Amino acid sequence: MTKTTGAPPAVSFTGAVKTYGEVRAVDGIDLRIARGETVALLGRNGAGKSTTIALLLGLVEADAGAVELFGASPERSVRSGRVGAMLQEGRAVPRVTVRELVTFVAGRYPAPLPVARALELAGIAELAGRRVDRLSGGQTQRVRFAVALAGNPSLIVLDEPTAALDVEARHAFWDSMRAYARRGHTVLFSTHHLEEADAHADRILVIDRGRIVADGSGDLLKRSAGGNLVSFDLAGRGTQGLSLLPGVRSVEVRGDRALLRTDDSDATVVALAELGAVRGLEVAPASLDDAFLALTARIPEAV
Ligand SMILES: Nc1ncnc2c1ncn2[C@@H]1O[C@H](COP(=O)(O)OP(=O)(O)OP(=O)(O)O)[C@@H](O)[C@H]1O
Repeated sequence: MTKTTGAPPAVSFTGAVKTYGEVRAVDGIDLRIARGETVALLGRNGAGKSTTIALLLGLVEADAGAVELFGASPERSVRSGRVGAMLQEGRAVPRVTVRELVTFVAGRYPAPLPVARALELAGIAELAGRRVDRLSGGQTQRVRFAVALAGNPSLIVLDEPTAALDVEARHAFWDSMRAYARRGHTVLFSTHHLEEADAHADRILVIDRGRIVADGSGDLLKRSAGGNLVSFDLAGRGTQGLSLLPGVRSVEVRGDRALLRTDDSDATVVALAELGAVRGLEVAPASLDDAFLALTARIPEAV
């Protein structure tokens, strides 16, 4: 939920750019994330999600523009304990128990969570006495979540947090994440999974080629990018003229059915009825998948 306060936002990007040689990994991002929001960063492989997160945490420096967390530089906010992160690449795993590791990390923050609470939130209370270097990939990922929570940070940043988790662990993870967000904390997570972004974020940022190409709720993205899908049996008739019907943006044929993507399904259906093309007619809302594909479609460069 968005909170309106006079305080600076949790996250602020102003014209941020990060290039690696020829690649503009982040290509001019402007972004404000209010305190208390849960935001998903959604994009294909190589879209720029991890680089955005690296800029946000001060792990890499912007070539142009500015990034601030809580009105201060990322380094300062991270150092003051306001930020916790769970990144993709694991560091060398220490030969200590889960409890020892989380206790060590918590001890470096000014106002940490009780260690038992951090373990419980990450769903690993029963692993507390186990050695960190002898855990499965999914268990290790949950330990990293506990490490990110340990300092009770105001902002938690999670880069593809559910990548190695099975279905049950995934559900448990999202329950924990939501419990953390309900306490008024700000959460930013990256994902390839549209359904996770839709289910667990207040707001979805779609990133493509280093730019934010959409910003809103899952419903808003579905409406703005996808519209509705109207389909019917062609029953031997051709598709000529269908793309000219009111509202229609595109026409696709699958088997013997025509699929019309439309911004105005009522007008499209009326026009189809006038043509007598109503056999097996169905109207369905575009899915977030459709919206995502439409937003990140590779459009050939104009020459
Ligand atoms: N250290 C680096 N050196 C050179 N190029 C890089 C580096 N890090 C990222 N890139 C490039 O920048 C672009 C964005 O990469 P980034 O890792 O931010 O994408 P991503 O959305 O996180 O991808 P994925 O979903 O695959 O993790 C890619 O083209 C990538 O190859």
